[in-house]
Amino acid sequence: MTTNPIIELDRLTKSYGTKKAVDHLSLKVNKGEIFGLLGPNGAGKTTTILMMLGLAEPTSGQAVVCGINATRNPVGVRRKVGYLPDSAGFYDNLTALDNLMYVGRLNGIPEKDIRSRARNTMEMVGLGAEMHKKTGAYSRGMKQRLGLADLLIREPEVMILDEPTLGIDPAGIREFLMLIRQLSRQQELTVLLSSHHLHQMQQICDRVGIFVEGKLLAEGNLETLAGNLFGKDSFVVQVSLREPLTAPVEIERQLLALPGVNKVSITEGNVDMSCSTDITPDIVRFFVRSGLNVTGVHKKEYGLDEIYHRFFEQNTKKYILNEQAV
Ligand SMILES: Nc1ncnc2c1ncn2[C@@H]1O[C@H](COP(=O)(O)OP(=O)(O)OP(=O)(O)O)[C@@H](O)[C@H]1O
Repeated sequence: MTTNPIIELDRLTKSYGTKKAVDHLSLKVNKGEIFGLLGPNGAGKTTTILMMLGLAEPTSGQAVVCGINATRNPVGVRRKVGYLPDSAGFYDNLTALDNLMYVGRLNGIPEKDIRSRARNTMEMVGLGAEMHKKTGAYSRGMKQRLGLADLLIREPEVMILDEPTLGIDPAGIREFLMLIRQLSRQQELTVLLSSHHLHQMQQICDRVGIFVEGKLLAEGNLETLAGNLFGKDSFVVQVSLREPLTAPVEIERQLLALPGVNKVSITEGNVDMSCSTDITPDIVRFFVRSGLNVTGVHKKEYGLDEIYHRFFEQNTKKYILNEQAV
């Protein structure tokens, strides 16, 4: 993946009266990247997307997508960007293939190519066997796949998907997310996803932005976010021993002398160490050299769940109070 920004938001702001729905949002998303805009209801995700598509005018700042200023040239942006809202609409009494061919015609695909392009696109999203069914008989998951086909047939450079998994069952969600990832990787397609589902974002995003009350609190991959948040305690290693330590105080002192170990906690046969870098091999060597019988080594990885909740813990009790008031 290149570091070639295809989405550039510069201090993008949208106010409704005194309410700032989006507040000085600056962000770059690179070509081919899958970026997740993660935040609770009302965080400003949809407003941001609408400004990126030139469908809402920023109060200040700018959104440039594929090198085009979305406010000055919304039509130009929409030619390059495919947008899947949380529910895509189709003509229920037409077959899926006919729906897609209709979209193709509207988008100026030459008549002689339309049928084959539509068929290929249906295959691409895994609906090859269902293309002659009327969309009225499609499940929610199938409709979302058809929504993707509707974007892909226009050959976009960027896909923006707003809560794309809403209403799909768990097995369907996983398949749908994997399909997005596969399409992005195969075609070097940039994808911006908005969601408040941590686990889903964790499955497919290269980077996520944590967005609360119109502000981007942090962005990065999971490792960077964990590093920023948990700081010097980013890596937690737990070593289990067959026998409880006979001289815990001395072991604690020696462990703290290892470069990178910040905290040690000993309970019976378990030793937990918070470290600023991943020094698991050094720790294991230490225990072996000390003649202790190691029965297990576990390195704790911070997931998006912990990162997200830690942000809320750190970033305003006010936010939590507001949530409770709802
Ligand atoms: N047209 C509007 N007029 C007034 N306020 C609005 C308007 N559109 C959005 N808002 C407010 O701006 C804030 C951000 O809304 P937005 O829909 O962008 O959030 P969101 O993160 O997409 O939420 P959700 O996950 O619920 O869709 C909310 O407080 C919302 O009430």
